[in-house]
Amino acid sequence: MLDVTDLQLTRGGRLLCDGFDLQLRAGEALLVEGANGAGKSTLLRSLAGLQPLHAQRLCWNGLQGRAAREALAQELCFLGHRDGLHEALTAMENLDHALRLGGEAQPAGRIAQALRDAGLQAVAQAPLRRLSQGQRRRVGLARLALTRRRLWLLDEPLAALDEAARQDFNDRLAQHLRQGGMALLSTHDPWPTAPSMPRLRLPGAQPAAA
Ligand SMILES: Nc1ncnc2c1ncn2[C@@H]1O[C@H](COP(=O)(O)OP(=O)(O)OP(=O)(O)O)[C@@H](O)[C@H]1O
Repeated sequence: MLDVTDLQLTRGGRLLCDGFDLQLRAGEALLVEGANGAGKSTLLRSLAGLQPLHAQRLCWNGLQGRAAREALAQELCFLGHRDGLHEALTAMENLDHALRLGGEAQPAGRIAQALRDAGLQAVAQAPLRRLSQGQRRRVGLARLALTRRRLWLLDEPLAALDEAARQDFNDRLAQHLRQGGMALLSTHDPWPTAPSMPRLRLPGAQPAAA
């Protein structure tokens, strides 16, 4: 379980959001909402360890403080606007790199299957810079499914996806949650399962001090 108390969001030295709590249990997803600039990406990036996280307390599966942050870093997968992919590498090489970093020695079979499932066989050998936005996002989502991390932190996961890919992602998310995974997601789009997903609304940036 993820339990963060008195979380404060800052970006570039500016306070965005003050003093809110966040909890996620096994099998739960939370939709992060808010206007442009409210701090949705900042929240996800902070939890992913890409920016400082200011909170009174952070617990992860019974651990606290530094031990919790270190364990969390090993068990999360972050998908940001740039999908965490290398532009010069092919889709296959990107996935291979991600899985080998995670300690998998022979990932080729699983990667080939994931590329087929994502409808990416035709572009699997092209450098990422030659792929469309939607194709890149499909590679990013394939990485997400392949790395089997417990906590998914997803910034606009539906962006640039066509209807079939959205449905596919939604099915994967449902499976992830059934298996005890957790997910924190931001989106501007209507979510296919929106009625059943709890929401966290960020109030927006605080006015700058005079
Ligand atoms: N690299 C940066 N340096 C300083 N400030 C930044 C940086 N990136 C974003 N910000 C500021 O931080 C605030 C929150 O940005 P963030 O990207 O978290 O918002 P968001 O809710 O994800 O927005 P959007 O819906 O537009 O994606 C914004 O006011 C933005 O101007």
